[in-house]
Amino acid sequence: MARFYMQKGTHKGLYRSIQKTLKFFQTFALLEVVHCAVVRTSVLVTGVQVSSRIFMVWFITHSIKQIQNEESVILFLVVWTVTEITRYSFYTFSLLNHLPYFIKWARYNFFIILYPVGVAGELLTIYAALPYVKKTGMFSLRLPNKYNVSFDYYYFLIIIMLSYIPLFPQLYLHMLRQRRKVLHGEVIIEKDD
Ligand SMILES: CCCCCCCCCCCCC[C@@H](O)CC(=O)SCCNC(=O)CCNC(=O)[C@H](O)C(C)(C)COP(=O)(O)OP(=O)(O)OC[C@H]1O[C@@H](n2cnc3c(N)ncnc32)[C@H](O)[C@@H]1OP(=O)(O)O
Repeated sequence: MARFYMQKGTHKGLYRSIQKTLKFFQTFALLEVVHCAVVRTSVLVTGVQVSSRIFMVWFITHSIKQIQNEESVILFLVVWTVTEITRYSFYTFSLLNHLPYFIKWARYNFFIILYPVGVAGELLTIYAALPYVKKTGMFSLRLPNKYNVSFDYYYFLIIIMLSYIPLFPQLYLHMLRQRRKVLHGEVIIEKDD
């Protein structure tokens, strides 16, 4: 991403140049939900985290080409990238039993800023998509039809945006609890899923 920006001097076209890698890795992140069976984490928290990313990748940025050059797309892409580099470095060094304190510190501090910034990028992108969705009626089903059901993707997106209000604090508070546990050694009794 940095190389693209330095070579072209613009963020326009950046999404296009990284989309294959992005789709591949974010789709495979579904395995993280499966891995909840073997690692100590909440399937609910991981499920919400992974499904929101998959939704952003496939049902927003992949499907609505007109928004791929929005600054908000670059915002959440940069945030996701920094987060995952830190997180997977943390996992790798932990498995090797040689975890540098900086990586541990970064894993449990960067999110304090990155989470809200990432959420802002995602919400602004969905907001930018709304006019196109309304104009084209994409992914929507109008009556009358043989199934006798209607579905409006435009209102569905508004519901998704509103769902961040109850769901995002759950993820943020989860990470704050993890931070207290890992960095300050507090014993925290987690409620079961
Ligand atoms: C259908 C439409 C759905 C739409 C839904 C709308 C929902 C809206 C609300 C959601 C908003 C989300 C927005 C989000 O996308 C924005 C961002 O991400 S911004 C970037 C900032 N984000 C973060 O910092 C969080 C990143 N995510 C995570 O940290 C985790 O995925 C999390 C789900 C939070 C779980 O973390 P937790 O610390 O609980 O568990 P871990 O899985 O990290 O670790 C548990 C233990 O397992 C070990 N582990 C895990 N995975 C591995 C691995 N691959 N390899 C090796 N070891 C692994 C890990 O070391 C832990 O071990 P131990 O307990 O011994 O320390």
